[in-house]
Amino acid sequence: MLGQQRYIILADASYSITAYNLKIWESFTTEIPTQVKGGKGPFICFVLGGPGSGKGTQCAKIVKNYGLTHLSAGELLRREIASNSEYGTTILNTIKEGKIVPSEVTVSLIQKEMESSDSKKFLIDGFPRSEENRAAFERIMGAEPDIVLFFDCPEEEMVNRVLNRNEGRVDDNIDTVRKRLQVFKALNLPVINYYARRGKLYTINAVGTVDEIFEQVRAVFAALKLVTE
Ligand SMILES: Nc1ncnc2c1ncn2[C@@H]1O[C@H](COP(=O)(O)OP(=O)(O)O)[C@@H](O)[C@H]1O
Ligand SMILES: O=c1ccn([C@@H]2O[C@H](COP(=O)(O)OP(=O)(O)O)[C@@H](O)[C@H]2O)c(=O)[nH]1
Ligand SMILES: [Mg+2]
Repeated sequence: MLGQQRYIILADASYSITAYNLKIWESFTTEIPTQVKGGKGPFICFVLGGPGSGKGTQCAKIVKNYGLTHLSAGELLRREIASNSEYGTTILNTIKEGKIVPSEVTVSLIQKEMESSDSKKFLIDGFPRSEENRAAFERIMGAEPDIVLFFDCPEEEMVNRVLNRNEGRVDDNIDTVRKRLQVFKALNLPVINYYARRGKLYTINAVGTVDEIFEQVRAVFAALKLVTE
């Protein structure tokens, strides 16, 4: 039986962008410039959420509207499989099992992309998926995200979307998606909660039309735009 309930995130530490509490959130925005300008490196936004929660779909809209450079960790790994690299078979088997590829492999792919780009704003989609991933990124890159978007979606909806995705992915089947949901709860939710505690998490209600959901994302980026340009 799939859960209908949303995941429990430390609500008081996460900004929830809804029409109802936007006013409350706005009162925090004066603090955002320090948060965003604090580091010397590029602006980094991590995009998290369960399988099929709409991360990739919303990232495409963020790129179009705000010009961030989109790096999908899953896409980088699939590209690695397609290029017959030395890690290809291990990555393929890990993805089929719905498990997480060793941090060093994923971080090094992200690092290569970031270092060969002259972009100042990155959208890192589907990473970090575990506390170990997060620690490896911080250690290897010497950087933390400025903000983290969390697409919060009921499990039943995520399963339906994945099973109807139609991109020919080896992991878009009921067995893998069930495993992925377990991995998401056990390993990814702690990362999301970590960023909530750090005051970096923006929770987006991922149910609704693509445009309705993007309006919530827009509210986050509209405020940040002042300081990321
Ligand atoms: N708001 C939405 N409502 C219905 N289907 C959606 C919505 N957003 C995305 N989808 C579809 O759901 C599937 C999964 O979306 P995707 O962006 O790939 O999610 P993720 O990257 O989080 O796995 C895709 O087929 C996509 O077209
Ligand atoms: O940082 C990452 C990102 C992805 N994956 C693997 O790649 C799969 C697909 O990830 P993707 O983000 O493409 O899936 P989505 O959540 O978009 O469906 C995951 O289940 C993992 O097996 C991983 O190991 N580490
Ligand atoms: Mg995706």
